[in-house]
Amino acid sequence: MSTYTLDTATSRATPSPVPGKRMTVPALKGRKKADGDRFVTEQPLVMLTAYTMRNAQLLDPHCDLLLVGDSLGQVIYGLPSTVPVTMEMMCAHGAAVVRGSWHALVAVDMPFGSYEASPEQAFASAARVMKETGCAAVKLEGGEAMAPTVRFLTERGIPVFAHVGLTPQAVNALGGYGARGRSEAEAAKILGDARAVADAGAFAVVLEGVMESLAEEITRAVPIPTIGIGASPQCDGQILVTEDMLGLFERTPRFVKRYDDLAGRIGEAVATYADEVRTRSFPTSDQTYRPKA
Ligand SMILES: Nc1nc(=O)c2c([nH]1)NC[C@@H]1CN(c3ccc(C(=O)N[C@@H](CCC(=O)O)C(=O)O)cc3)CN21
Ligand SMILES: CC(C)C(=O)C(=O)O
Ligand SMILES: [Mg+2]
Repeated sequence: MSTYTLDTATSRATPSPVPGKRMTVPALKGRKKADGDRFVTEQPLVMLTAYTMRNAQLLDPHCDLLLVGDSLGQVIYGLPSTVPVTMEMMCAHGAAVVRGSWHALVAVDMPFGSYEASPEQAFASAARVMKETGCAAVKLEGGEAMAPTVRFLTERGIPVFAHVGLTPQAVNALGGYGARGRSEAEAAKILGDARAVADAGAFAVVLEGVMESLAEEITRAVPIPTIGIGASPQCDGQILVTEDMLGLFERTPRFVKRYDDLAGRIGEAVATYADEVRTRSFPTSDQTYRPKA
């Protein structure tokens, strides 16, 4: 049956074009196995960001996970950092992405200020995100300091994706977006952060902007998948901001590989349209309503 109603946040705009079930949190956990003194994943996990229904539709068949990242602050709203991003933004874009996906596990970033004050504040915010979007999990930044919150949420039915290393919501405290874990003391701190959130029940962890040796150490140490961004091939999976890898966002960090130049291609298409309008070569009779002959 391809009939549907649009009466809830989670109903789909279109039926699934791809067979197979949606990735679940338990299935994801099962991807990593104990092997002697380390943990291993057979095949790397594929993750990208999505902020809109249409992008979710295009990415979903190829991805294990989709993240509605608070990077939408910079990428969609032109804000200077992720700090000003609101719950309203995350809920609206989260619901759109869930409507455009069938296969991937959708996680939504908790925005700065919505979870740090207490486990109770985090639960209220995370429950709202899950109710309003239909997502499978929430993601929050922080290590040891957030571990009690991670436990509080997971014990109450909210799967938590953790995020350690370079945590962009702390840009004002970190003083920039430089790679983390360069000193031994900082590397030890980040390893402790990853262990703490894994012990507290997080089902996966983003490692952002860390040295390869540290990413390898964490990936071997924790029983949950590590998803890297600027964190080397040693991770159990990779994530990039979709607009970065498609060449749609002007300023990109060193860890981005550009797989296309969509900004260039959009510029060419729009320049052609502008030229055709100005020379009256668009629209032609094909695009014009006229009485039938
Ligand atoms: N479009 C986009 N892509 C991202 O990867 C991203 C966002 N936005 N917004 C949220 C955070 C912020 N991130 C960032 C932002 C900037 C750098 C950056 O400029 N890195 C420089 C080094 C900076 C330094 O050493 O101080 C680089 O060249 O890698 C890195 C990560 C990652 N996230
Ligand atoms: C870069 C990823 C991990 C993220 O948190 C985001 O897109 O907001
Ligand atoms: Mg984020």
